[in-house]
Formats: sequence, structure tokens, C-alpha cells
Amino acid sequence: MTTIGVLALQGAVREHLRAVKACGATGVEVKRKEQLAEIDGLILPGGESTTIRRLIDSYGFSDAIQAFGKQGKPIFGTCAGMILMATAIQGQNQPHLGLIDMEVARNAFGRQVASFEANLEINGIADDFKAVFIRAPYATKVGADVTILSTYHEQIVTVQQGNFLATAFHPELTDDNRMIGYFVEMVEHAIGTNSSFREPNKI
Ligand SMILES: NC(=O)CC[C@H](N)C(=O)O
Repeated sequence: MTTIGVLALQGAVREHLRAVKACGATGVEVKRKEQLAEIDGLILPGGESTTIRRLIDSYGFSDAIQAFGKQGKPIFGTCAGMILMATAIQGQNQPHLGLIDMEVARNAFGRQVASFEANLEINGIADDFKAVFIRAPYATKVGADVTILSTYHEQIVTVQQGNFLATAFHPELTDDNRMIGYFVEMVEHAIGTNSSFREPNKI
């Protein structure tokens, strides 16, 4: 059985566990870095990126998550998780985990539209995905190795770079499990149990 961990320091943990289970994988709450050895893929949930970062540091997760990614194990960051994965954050000197070659802007859709839903076309994954954005970031720049999987009003909201995936929205908050299902397939591919998996093309 494919085992997917959800970093359970702060944020939308339970909803991700539900979605992972609905996709046929086993979901576990990850609270200690030693648990990374027991999982095949990791989700960094939405919440508050600065709070999650502080807890990542207090529990000594930073190097362990970076090493997990270097081993080729898939990591999926949603909303605050996307901010954690970026190599650059607008207005900040230092990134957090620096896993995906992109710059992000926090709370990028503005205060007036703090939370909204949008129907997204996500390349190779869904052409009508109801995406829930909550004080969401977007990517302002991506490197040449990053595949853009969806945009909203020309802003980059879904990206993949090899075994790393990120969305600016919360894919776990509706019962449409296709985005998390895609991540489960990435993980199955990484452990060799899904030979039909193909990465979508760039848009
Ligand atoms: N829903 C979310 O994860 C919001 C992210 C939050 N704005 C941050 O900067 O961390």
C-alpha cells in the first residue's frame, strides 16, 4: 500500500488525510522527522507558512525534508506548502525549504479577494477543477525546469518540477480528489507501482 504522510504541525491536515484515503492510499500524520522513513510521499498542507516554518525549525524537519526530496521522493505543497517549497519569496531575504525553482508572492490575490473559488483547467489532470483559494500565493517567476500546470487570470497557480508538485489553492477542501489523486499517482510511479503514469505537458 502506498503511504503518504501529511506534515501535521499546523494547518489543513485532516482534510488531506481524508482525500489521500479516498484515493486509495494510506495517510499518516507526520509529527516527527523519523516518520519520514516510513512514508513514500509527503504533503505540506496549507495554513500559515511562517508558523509552519517556525515549527519545522523547532522539530528539526528542515534538513530531513530536503533529504527526503533529494532521494526522489515526491513532495506536494498546497497554499502555505507552496510558499514553503519556493526558492524565493517576494519581500523576504530567505526562502524556507527551497525545493521548487520559483519565486512566490504571498497573499497575492489581494485582501479584497482573500478567499474565492475558481474553475481551473489543470493540464493533464482536470479541465473543470473547482479550486478553493484562501489568502493564496501565486508564482511570479519559474525556472526552466518547472512545468506550469495551471494559471488563473494569467497567474501561475499549479507547478511541477520533477518529484515536486505545488498548488496555490487547497485541493483537499472539496470532494473532487483528482489533484491529490494525481499526487498519489506520482508517488506510485516513484515507488514503481504505477507504470502508466505520465507527467502532463507544459502549457
Ligand atoms: N491558505 C493558506 O495556506 C494561506 C497561506 C498564507 N497566506 C501564508 O502566507 O502562509
